[in-house]
Amino acid sequence: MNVLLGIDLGTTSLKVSLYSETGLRIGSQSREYPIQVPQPGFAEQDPLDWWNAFINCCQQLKADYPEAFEQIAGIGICGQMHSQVYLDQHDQILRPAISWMDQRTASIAERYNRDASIKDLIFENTSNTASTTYSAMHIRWVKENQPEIWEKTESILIAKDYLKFRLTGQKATDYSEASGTLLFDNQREKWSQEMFDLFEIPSQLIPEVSASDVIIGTVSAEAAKITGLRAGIPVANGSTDNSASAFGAGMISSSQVTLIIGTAGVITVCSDKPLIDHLDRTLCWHYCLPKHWVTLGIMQTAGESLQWFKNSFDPPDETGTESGDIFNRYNESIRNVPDGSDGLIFLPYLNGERTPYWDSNARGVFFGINLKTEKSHFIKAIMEGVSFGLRNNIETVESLGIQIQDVRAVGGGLKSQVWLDILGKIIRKPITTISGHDTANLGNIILCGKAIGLYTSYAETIQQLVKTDRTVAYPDGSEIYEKQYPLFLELYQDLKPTFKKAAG
Ligand SMILES: Nc1ncnc2c1ncn2[C@@H]1O[C@H](COP(=O)(O)OP(=O)(O)O)[C@@H](O)[C@H]1O
Ligand SMILES: O=C(CO)[C@@H](O)[C@H](O)COP(=O)(O)O
Repeated sequence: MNVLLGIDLGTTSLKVSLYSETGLRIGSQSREYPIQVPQPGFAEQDPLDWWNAFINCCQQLKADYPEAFEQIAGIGICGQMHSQVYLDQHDQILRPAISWMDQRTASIAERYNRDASIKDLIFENTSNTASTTYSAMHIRWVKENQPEIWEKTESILIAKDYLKFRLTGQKATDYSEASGTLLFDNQREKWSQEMFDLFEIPSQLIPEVSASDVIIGTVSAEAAKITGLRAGIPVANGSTDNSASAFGAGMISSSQVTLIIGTAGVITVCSDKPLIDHLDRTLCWHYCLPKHWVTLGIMQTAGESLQWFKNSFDPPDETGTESGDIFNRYNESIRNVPDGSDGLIFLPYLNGERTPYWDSNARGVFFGINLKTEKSHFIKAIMEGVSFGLRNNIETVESLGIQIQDVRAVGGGLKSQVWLDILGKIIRKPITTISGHDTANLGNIILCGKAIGLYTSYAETIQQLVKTDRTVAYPDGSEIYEKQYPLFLELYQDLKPTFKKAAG
């Protein structure tokens, strides 16, 4: 039996899973790592935390499943987008990776957007507009603010590409990942020299780009010694985490839709041509399949809002209570809180918001705290606020003429049946979850299996390997949410100038 290894380098944790070629998950390990916030609005991670998390996961999987571990025939990988690693001439890390969450580049992005002709040039080349999300903005920040680092920078790798490099010694990226840099011509599937010139970033700092389902190298002897993997195992190029998650949920053709509640919140629609939003509200990126694109709405802090609440009010203690146990306790605690949380409304903008607002100044708000409000109300209001934000994004995507009939939903937040019900009532579209939850790694191993010749047809493989789980359908929604949703939208519009003023 062939065994495949999937690696999902998420924002909050790394998940590594062993799968049989028939899609059966043999075993899985995950390790959390921190996001450092050296200043409000900044967000960084230590790339060595990712690598060490990977080593730990591998060692544990090898100890738990020695036979399967020996039979690994290929490695598939995906990861958080945009976050970039700076390497010197000896491939040593020069500074912490700047995370996709980081908001320090608002004024840089604004500078490029101010001049309409430059804004148009960026849009023509990349199908997108400069914002704090994109690696090119972060790279500019390093160039402008840390000349001592910039001078020594010989290469820049996105998060999962750094892990691939540690595994194989090869520097490579894929089309979906390249979309998140603002240096990539999405429509023509190649780097854009015009963008490198505009941002004054030497193109040789960035690796070659190719499809997700090609082999870019094999596990080196050095990596084998550290991880316990066999030297010579082929490693696939891989894709972004939202691509792999959607792919592992079965999204392979035009107009299929996936919703993700991970750290970020995502609504992604597949198409066989780029669907561009000239009003700049949604994103258009390459998908993990050749000649396929995605139109996305992305919330900055979806699952992260609940994670923030947990970290702030139920921090890890000496008893070793796992995050999962605390989330399960939360799910239990809100069962008796009425829909609408007795008037409490949460704006989930803890770190600004991306689509459809592109507002780095926006911040989290609890509106309507009253004498009835208890801790459980805050928890439910967070789930409701995130769901309202996703509805806002769905409606924005639909305003481009895309009809969304139903969605497949994945990501850590959908482990919660109560959150799934809330989401169903708020978006009023049928939602189906996928069995096993770990769709990013399922997507990874399918792409990798294709790259090593194990699978020939994606359609057949998806049909055999992807199994749906629960479905909720609340076509009429609920009266209270229909009343609260316009208030949710109005609160942001009312507070927008105040957010700006507060940011100075
Ligand atoms: N049992 C649970 N109940 C409710 N929410 C959960 C549960 N487990 C995880 N989550 C949510 O999922 C988020 C993590 O999702 P995940 O897809 O693992 O994120 P990432 O890939 O970005 O690291 C957490 O921040 C939390 O909001
Ligand atoms: O924000 C985006 C893309 O812009 C996400 O795709 C990130 O890559 C983070 O993913 P998760 O950690 O939330 O899974």
